[in-house]
Formats: sequence, C-alpha cells, structure tokens
Amino acid sequence: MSDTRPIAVGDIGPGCSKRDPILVAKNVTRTYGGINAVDVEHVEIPRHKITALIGPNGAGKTTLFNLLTGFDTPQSGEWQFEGKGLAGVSAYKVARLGMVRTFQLTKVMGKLTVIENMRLGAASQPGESLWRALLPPLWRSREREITEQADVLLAKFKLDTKRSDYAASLSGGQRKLLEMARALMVRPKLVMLDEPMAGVNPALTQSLLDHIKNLKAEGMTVLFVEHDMHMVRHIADWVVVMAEGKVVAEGPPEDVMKDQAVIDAYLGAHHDVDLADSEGFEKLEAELEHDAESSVGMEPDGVVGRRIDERKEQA
Ligand SMILES: Nc1ncnc2c1ncn2[C@@H]1O[C@H](COP(=O)(O)OP(=O)(O)OP(=O)(O)O)[C@@H](O)[C@H]1O
Repeated sequence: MSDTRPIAVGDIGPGCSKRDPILVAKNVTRTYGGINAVDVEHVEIPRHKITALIGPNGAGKTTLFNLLTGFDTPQSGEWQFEGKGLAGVSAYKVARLGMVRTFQLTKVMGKLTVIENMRLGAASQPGESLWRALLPPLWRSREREITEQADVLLAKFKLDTKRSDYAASLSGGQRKLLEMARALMVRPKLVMLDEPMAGVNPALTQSLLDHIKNLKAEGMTVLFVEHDMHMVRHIADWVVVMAEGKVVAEGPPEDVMKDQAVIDAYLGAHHDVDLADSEGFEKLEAELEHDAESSVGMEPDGVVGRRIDERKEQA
C-alpha cells in the first residue's frame, strides 16, 4: 500500500524539514575559481520516496552529487546519511554504507564483460576484503553467491543475454541499465542517479522508468538528476530545484512546476509558460526557436536545460 502521509513537516519551501529524512545536508559549499558551484544551506531527502533534483545547466546538481558521495570535497558543510556524518568519508566507504550513485556518462568498464562489471559492483560490500584474505574456501562460496546475485539482477534488467558480451558493445541505454544493476550489487538504501534518461533510446525509456519505480517498491530511496520534465512529473514524489548552486524551490512536482522561482530559474524571460502543463513545453520550444541568445532550451522529447547552441551542434 502506498504511503500517503505528508513528506514535509511544516511549511513547504527551500530547505524544509521532512517527516523521515534519509539524508540531511547543511551549509555545503563548493567553489571553482570565483564560481559558487554549490551553496546549499539546508536540504533533506525523504526516505522511501523518489526525489528529482532539477535545475538549469550549471545549477550545481552534479557537483552536489559528487560532494555528497565523496567524489569531491566541499569547502565547508556537513551531511548525515541515516544519521551518520559523511563529510570526509571516501566514495568507496559511502557506497559500503548504502548510498550509491550512477554517473551522467556511465562508468561501466568497456573491456570487461557484463558479468565481470557486475561482480566488480560487489567489491564494495561490507567485509569483502576480510573474507578474501582470511577465509579462501569461504571466499569461493561467497564468489558463487555474488555471481548468483549478479545473474538475478541481470535477468531483472533484461541483460542476461548480454552476460558474456563486452560492456563496450552495449548501447547507451543498456549501459545505463548495467550501471544501475551494478549499483544494486551493494544492496543500497539510497540510489542516486545522475541523468538516467540521457542518451537512452526511447525503446528503453519505459523500462528504465519501471526500474526506478521498482527501486522504491523494493524499499529503496531514489534521488535523481534529470532534465526530462515528463519523467520528473511521471515518477517523482518530491522535486528539489537548484539554481546557481542554491536550492531555490522544492515540493510535490505539480506544485513546483508552477513555482515562480522555478519558472525564473528555467525560463528567464519566458514567464508566461506553464511548466506544469505539457503544452507549456511546446510553447517554450517555439519561443526559444526565436531566441538564439537564450541559455535554456528544450528537446522535442521534453528535455529542458540544454543550451540552444549545444542542441544545434548535436543535430
Ligand atoms: N571540475 C570543475 N572545474 C571548474 N568548474 C566546474 C567543475 N565542475 C563544475 N564546475 C562549474 O560548477 C557549476 C556547476 O556545475 P554542475 O556540473 O554541477 O551543474 P549541473 O547542474 O549538474 O549542470 P548540468 O545540468 O549541465 O549537468 C558550473 O558553473 C560548472 O561550470
């Protein structure tokens, strides 16, 4: 049965408190040269929910992911995952604690087979090195267990027929699926996905969406960065909006899309467009076609945030 209790406690707005947060970050800052890439005063991610982190290009979404998961170091800040402080904790240990992430550009190992990539995902499970070093016979049985777990996941993600293929031979969408499946090898509690839909062929889009919804159904919490607003509206329970490094809005998707701060962050001068309405995207697209200077664009499939000149280069 779905949990219909309110996600937030008290007033809804940037940095608001959650009834049951799995991740709480305070005063996290990261500058590059003179740029405040991330300057997040307070943000809480609700447990057992799907939260979308949105914002225009350069808003600081990926940098925030990197900081929280130990792939980058902030100038200041603290954050707790399940009540445990993670500042200064390495990416490897963060994954072992149950907080895993995928990357905008997948990091699967092209020269390894699909099953080898999956086995590597288990390397960050608690106790792995101890088993291997101290108890070789037990380690062999552990290896069998890892392979079985990998095969179950590969079947679930419909990659079992690719088991012995090199990861390099997979399509972009299949690599995204493999990266997600591999992340699940550590049996995480929080799964952070950086642009899961980018570069995914439309035939795989529904499958990816279903997999993300399944993560929640299986008791995991999901936080994902995405430019595809149709996806955000379709699967997110909660949306956090960043612009210029800060959290500028948050709330349920239907409310956030109507929020003036979100409209300002995404649309600049195009204030008359309603992001809560799919026709609004078409209108925005039409307007931007006549606005070559705009730094915010939209793909026909609903991708907001690409620069117009980037889109022309890609075409
Ligand atoms: N390694 C880096 N060196 C210098 N500047 C960086 C670096 N990484 C990010 N930045 C800058 O920090 C800001 C935030 O970038 P970030 O990639 O986090 O944004 P984003 O919201 O994820 O954007 P996108 O949606 O395009 O992925 C940008 O101004 C970016 O140019």
